[in-house]
Amino acid sequence: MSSTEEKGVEAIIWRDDHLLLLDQRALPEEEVYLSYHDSGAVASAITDMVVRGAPAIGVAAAYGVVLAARESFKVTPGTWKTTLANQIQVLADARPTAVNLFWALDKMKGVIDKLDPETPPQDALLKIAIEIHESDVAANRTMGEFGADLIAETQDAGRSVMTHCNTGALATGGFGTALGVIRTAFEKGLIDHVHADETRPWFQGARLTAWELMREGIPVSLNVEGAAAHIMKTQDVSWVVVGADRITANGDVANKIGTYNLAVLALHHGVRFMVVAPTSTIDMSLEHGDDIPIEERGREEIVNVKGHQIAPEKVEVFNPVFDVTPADLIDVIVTERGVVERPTVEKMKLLMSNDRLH
Ligand SMILES: CSC[C@@H](O)[C@@H](O)C(=O)COP(=O)(O)O
Repeated sequence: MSSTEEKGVEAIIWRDDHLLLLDQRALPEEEVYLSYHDSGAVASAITDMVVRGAPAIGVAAAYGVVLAARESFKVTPGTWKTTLANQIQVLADARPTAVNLFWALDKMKGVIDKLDPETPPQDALLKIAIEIHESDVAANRTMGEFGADLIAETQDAGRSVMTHCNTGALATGGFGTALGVIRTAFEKGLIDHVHADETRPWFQGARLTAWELMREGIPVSLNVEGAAAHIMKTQDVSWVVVGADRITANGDVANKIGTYNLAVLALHHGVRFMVVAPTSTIDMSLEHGDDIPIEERGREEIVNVKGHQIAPEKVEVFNPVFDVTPADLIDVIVTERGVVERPTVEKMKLLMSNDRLH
């Protein structure tokens, strides 16, 4: 198998001296890679959703720091660390909710602090960015196995799973978080169908998840979000499997708007609820989910569909793009370090203090 087949489609590629991002706004109609030579443009690509998904924006930002460092050293050789700090702040301001962005930037900053100011920083920083990228793929593979083991334990519950938004190769360094579990479970013959929420307003489920699963040959049916309760009641759904953008110390989970709805519905219907996220998504500095900054995006995302206005022009719009699922609605959080059943502060602390919990 080639590495692309193993990881799935490649959303983020470092080639020679620049970054390539698959323009996720154009999928599935067009597969276009855009080239990035400066970090300001990478920050805009994150804000504008060229690249999206919590781990993917962390990886893209790490490469953005490499571009920024090269430029800072060239333009302001005596004070490049100060110039670079400002550019890193622009990357940090790109989106507020996914903590992987700040996690990756902090890792890069830790290395920058130790670099000799007289030596060009690019090579050392590229090495770390590649490590961040590759370790995300490795984490996803491990989580795939852990999550599939859990699905294997509940075989009697049903042969299909439901997912939300896009958590696949596109949303990560490669392979996927929740979609990585789904891929692994399908490979092992544990599930035979995926219900994918369309995920308004960006349609990550319709445009990206359906596309990724169909490329993999995994049977998928697309549904509107409003169909979730009906599907849980009438189809043999064993698990809802979703990703996360930030998990707080008590196990509350911020993820794409609509995830909380699914957790409430899952409890009512006796469907299990699994969150799959690398430990780079866990923010132990926040006690609970109320502390997570929830991104709100523009009204045009709801009022227009593909440039076509579907609501009264002056209608008031509220467009939060993430919600917080309380820990007590979550059966299990799957990470590369192990699984946490029925998350609590104590269990999350134990997870983060151990290399491996399983
Ligand atoms: C591995 S991805 C987990 C989350 O990042 C994903 O579910 C999600 O909410 C993505 O939101 P997006 O707004 O598309 O960046």
